[in-house]
Amino acid sequence: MTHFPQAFPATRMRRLRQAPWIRSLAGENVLTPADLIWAVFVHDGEDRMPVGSLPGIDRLSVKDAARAAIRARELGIPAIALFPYIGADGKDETGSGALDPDGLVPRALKAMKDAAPEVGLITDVALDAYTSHGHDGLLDEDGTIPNDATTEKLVQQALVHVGAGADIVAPSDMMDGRIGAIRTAFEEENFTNQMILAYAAKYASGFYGPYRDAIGSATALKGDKKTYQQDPANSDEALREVALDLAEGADMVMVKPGLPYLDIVQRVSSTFGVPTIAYQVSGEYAQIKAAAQNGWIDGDRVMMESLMCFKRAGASGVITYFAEEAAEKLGG
Ligand SMILES: NCC(=O)CCC(=O)O
Ligand SMILES: [Mg+2]
Repeated sequence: MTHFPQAFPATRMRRLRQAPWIRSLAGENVLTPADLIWAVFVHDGEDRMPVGSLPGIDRLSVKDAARAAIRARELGIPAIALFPYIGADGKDETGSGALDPDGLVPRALKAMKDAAPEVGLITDVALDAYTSHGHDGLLDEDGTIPNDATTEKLVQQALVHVGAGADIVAPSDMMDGRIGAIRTAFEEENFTNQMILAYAAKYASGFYGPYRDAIGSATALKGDKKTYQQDPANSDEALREVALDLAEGADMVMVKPGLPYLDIVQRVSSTFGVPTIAYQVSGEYAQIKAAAQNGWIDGDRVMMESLMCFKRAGASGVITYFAEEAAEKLGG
């Protein structure tokens, strides 16, 4: 409830800001490592492979991904979201690599679960890392992304992930009806405890640029994703998307990108009261890093501020490339 205070000088707002102890006592939100989901890239090589447009972020080998899981446990980061880099020779028209039970993601999941079973593992369900055209779904000759045929592939991909140990699948493709299709398949196959984090409100955003570099789909992508991702001009549409995904069986929902879409995070969390995750996407990370590298902003400070803003907006967690760095700062 909002209180309307008496006028100055009975009320001096600065009283509550005068010293650290009272600021922390009167503070409304806290950020802890438990709010963070660490976005990790894996690749099929031995060495760390830097992502040029994401300073400080490397694609990790399967072994290093297992070490990252141990690191997450040490830092108190509850979960890792895994994203594969698939080279051009691993991509094809239908993204068949996404369905390989011995593929990179299943192998990484097993290694990470063995190393740190206490850490939640979240996978990205979409075909974009695996398709030669870079779309999240199949691509018909006329240039359309067929919804229902794509959904069938996504269901198989999700089953491969939970079969290999994923705790949460996160469909990021924005096909209609895929949450219900995945939930039905999970029930049929007895994956009743496996969770679905729906990328419910995912916008067709320019902020994904560095991510497409990182997963090797930047040069591959033909056209844009505007026929399945949302228009940045829309807000009510996000609520409809979230309502549908929840009705179909999503346990949690995601809003993506993050900071430019905090109004959506706020609307979704206050309207539905379900765990709402915000994704601080690659372009947001890159902006902060680049400005910090130029000495134009204090990088650490802006990192922490940006993460706190998600909490203020009502997010229960944030997927972020800053997770390790921020958790270290938070004393995790
Ligand atoms: N499906 C995951 C993403 O698209 C990530 C986008 C980003 O970090 O820019
Ligand atoms: Mg939808």
